[in-house]
Amino acid sequence: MTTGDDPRARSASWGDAGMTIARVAAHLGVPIVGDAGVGAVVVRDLDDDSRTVRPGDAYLAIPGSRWHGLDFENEAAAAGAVLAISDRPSSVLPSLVVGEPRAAMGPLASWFHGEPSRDLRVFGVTGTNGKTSTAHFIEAALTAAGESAGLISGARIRGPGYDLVPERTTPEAPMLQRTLATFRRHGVTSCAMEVSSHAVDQHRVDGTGFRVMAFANLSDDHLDYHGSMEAYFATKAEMFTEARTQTAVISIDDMYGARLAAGTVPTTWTCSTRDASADVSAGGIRCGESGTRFTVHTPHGDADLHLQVLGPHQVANALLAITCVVADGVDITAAAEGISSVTGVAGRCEPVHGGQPYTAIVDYMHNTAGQNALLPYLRSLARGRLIVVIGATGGRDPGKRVPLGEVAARHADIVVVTDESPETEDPELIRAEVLRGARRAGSALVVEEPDRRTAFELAVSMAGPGDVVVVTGRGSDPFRRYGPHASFFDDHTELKRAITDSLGERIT
Ligand SMILES: CC(=O)N[C@H]1[C@@H](OP(=O)(O)OP(=O)(O)OC[C@H]2O[C@@H](n3ccc(=O)[nH]c3=O)[C@H](O)[C@@H]2O)O[C@H](CO)[C@@H](O)[C@@H]1O[C@H](C)C(=O)N[C@@H](C)C(=O)N[C@H](CCC(=O)O)C(=O)O
Ligand SMILES: Nc1ncnc2c1ncn2[C@@H]1O[C@H](COP(=O)(O)OP(=O)(O)OP(=O)(O)O)[C@@H](O)[C@H]1O
Repeated sequence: MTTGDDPRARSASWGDAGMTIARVAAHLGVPIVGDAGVGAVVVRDLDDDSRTVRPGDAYLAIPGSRWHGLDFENEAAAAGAVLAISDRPSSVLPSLVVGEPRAAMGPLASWFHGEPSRDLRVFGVTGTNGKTSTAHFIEAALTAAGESAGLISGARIRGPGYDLVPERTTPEAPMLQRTLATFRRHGVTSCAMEVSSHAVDQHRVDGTGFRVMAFANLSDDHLDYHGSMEAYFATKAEMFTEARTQTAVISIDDMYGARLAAGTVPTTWTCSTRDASADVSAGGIRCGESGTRFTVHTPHGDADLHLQVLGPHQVANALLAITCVVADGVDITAAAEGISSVTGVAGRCEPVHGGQPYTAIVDYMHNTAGQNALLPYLRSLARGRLIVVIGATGGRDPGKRVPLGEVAARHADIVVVTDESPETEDPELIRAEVLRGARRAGSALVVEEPDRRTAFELAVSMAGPGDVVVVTGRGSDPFRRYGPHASFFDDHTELKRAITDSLGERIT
């Protein structure tokens, strides 16, 4: 979904006019296979998806786990691709053959767009939880310090002339480099960016130079993909080398962070909410219903922050953010003001106001670390009961479904188990796992309601004054998929509707 300008629609050509197939071939050091006479044809952009290829593009045909990009060579050619770049020749397009197309794609896209990360201060954030919030804080800190800032996050990609809700946390390299080039073209001077472990493993950020790479935390998630915590950690750790980043910023509150900090080669700044010996630390933390106050201590002085976003976990995220920018020379007072000005991050501990006499929250918790960080806080806000609406998304780490149900029921009085986005899985089987965890946890009332809208109605129908209702798992992701059917469903909008409808019913 795109709002505002779509830079691709406005630009005749992304590469310069002399960006021909012959130049791309020379850059890759490989001959043109097929029609050698096409060398003078201009390549207007790069795209790795046949469904978004436009006339003049080079189609990067990637061998994936489900498809080989060349399975879609006819679609790419019909859409106007002038070249295929893959690990074997296309039968319908002139081709450049490279050993590992995914590994080649990042550096190629960066070169094609004129190495945009060299002209921007790029702040990367990696970790299991908190990347989105931290990236938003960095964006706000940079803006307050007078920078023109861009944001590349799973919730939003935005900058001057660019605002869209992306599908991935970290875009594939062609889109990433195009975005950075667009930012540069619009005068952006710095950029905050989420770097998922999938992105590192799939070379999506290869070719991007980082001023700062931040490590937030590592916990049990994505093990269906990485196989083990050690492999997951090793993937994240790849970003903390001198070849990748000038400065490493690492939260040592996390066990894996402490381990990483002990071994990193780039200039390293540590931060901690607990350990005053870290380079940057937080003190005097006071968490209330309207936000959290704390003082940050840095080698460049101290500053007071007043976070308006809810939840004690945001202290760690804000601390990581301020460490990143201060480590890169940003004024600490401006940074603190910027971070304190953030009023909310969509779908992250986001209050829903519908005139109800209880607290309603939408949060993107989708692993037990997130639950353990947030549910005790939400419990502390409740003068009555804590009602949790929970499910699990299909195609993601099935091993976490039972624990998700279990932890929810350990903290809540009522657990409503519903569907999230089953993708290609059987939603009933997903719910069965979450229910199994919830039912074995203890005394919470556990209710199953497959329909998400009805589940919200059920949760609010049970809520009374002083209770807290939290809807979890989707955050600000507006799409749900049942097999091939995608539909729009925004948790915040739907929860608000359920609340106002229920109040209307109570009045009439
Ligand atoms: C596990 C994973 O990350 N897989 C991603 C990966 O899939 P893959 O390499 O197996 O590729 P594939 O689906 O077999 O397709 C092969 C090639 O054919 C192309 N294709 C495919 C179909 C078509 O019609 N036309 C076409 O050109 C694809 O663009 C691709 O280049 O490359 C695909 C193309 O970009 C992604 O769509 C796919 O994301 C899947 C759907 C996914 O769900 N990814 C999630 C787990 C992910 O990446 N998440 C992280 C955040 C995690 C977090 O921190 O929470 C993220 O950065 O978003
Ligand atoms: N520092 C933290 N520690 C523990 N849990 C956190 C922390 N920050 C956020 N969370 C939890 O993780 C959820 C996702 O937060 P956020 O979107 O900022 O992280 P993320 O790393 O971008 O996640 P994802 O990659 O899945 O999009 C939040 O809704 C909250 O429940």
